[in-house]
Amino acid sequence: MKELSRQRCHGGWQCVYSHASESTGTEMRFSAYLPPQAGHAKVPALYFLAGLTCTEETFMIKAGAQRLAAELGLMLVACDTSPRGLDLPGDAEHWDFGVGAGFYLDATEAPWAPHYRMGRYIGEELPALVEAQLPAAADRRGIFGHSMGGHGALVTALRQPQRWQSVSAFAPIANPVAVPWGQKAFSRYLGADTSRWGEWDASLLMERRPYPGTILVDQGLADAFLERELHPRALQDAAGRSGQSLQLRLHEGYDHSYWFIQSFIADHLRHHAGQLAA
Ligand SMILES: N[C@@H](CCC(=O)N[C@@H](CSC=O)C(=O)NCC(=O)O)C(=O)O
Repeated sequence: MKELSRQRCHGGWQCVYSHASESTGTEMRFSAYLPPQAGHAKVPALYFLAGLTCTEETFMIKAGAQRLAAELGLMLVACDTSPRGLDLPGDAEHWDFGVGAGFYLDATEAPWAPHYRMGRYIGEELPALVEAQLPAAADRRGIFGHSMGGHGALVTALRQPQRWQSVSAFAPIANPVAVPWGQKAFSRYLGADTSRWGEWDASLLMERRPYPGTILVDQGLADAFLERELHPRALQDAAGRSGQSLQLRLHEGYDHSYWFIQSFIADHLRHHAGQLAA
């Protein structure tokens, strides 16, 4: 792992790293905020998965999370949204598929399958690397995200609840099998057999196997993607059927942007800190 930058921030360090990824077969970048407490002890790590078109920088620059993370002693880790630099046919034609749109799943179809393995990357490889190279506690991991990344966070925790002690989401794509963004991505990454898509759909997973803890989800009611792509009601229905403890909060006037995330980031950090406390 190479350290690309390191800058002082709220008594800790804002860093960017790159490494050769086994999951994607490419060089991947991630950013990490190391709170002051990480100077002398292992701290809980909270992973953020960003949305379509974002990079490992977006959350760290726009969410305004570092000040409170420093107070709470939380490490923040933000990865990229797909492999880059492969130049696969069709990987850069659409902003909602391919580069910047890896959907945090493991593709099964050519030409995506050997590289678009963001499920394995975020589920296994990145935490193992972070815990080996940075002062992150291996038994206190949280995950959250926005939109495509909110979907990724929910799916990652629902698929492997024993590995994630806390989870939350901002405006997640709650039921990707039922909406255009999800159908476009899943049909290409996972193939035409829709019976295989459910393993990567947060609402379908939650209905079958609830996560053993409360999940916090915030959604803006002025979000332009709400009706067509996000469907938080599907998550609420799934939680009702499975007994999942879900705190779904709907906010008048808030849209899909990082202004919305910045407005509620403190609640998410406190939610995670509470569940990740040693
Ligand atoms: N088409 C636009 C918009 C892309 C966009 O809105 N991306 C969202 C995530 S959408 C779901 O995953 C985002 O977080 N954008 C970054 C931001 O800073 O707001 C485009 O091409 O930009």
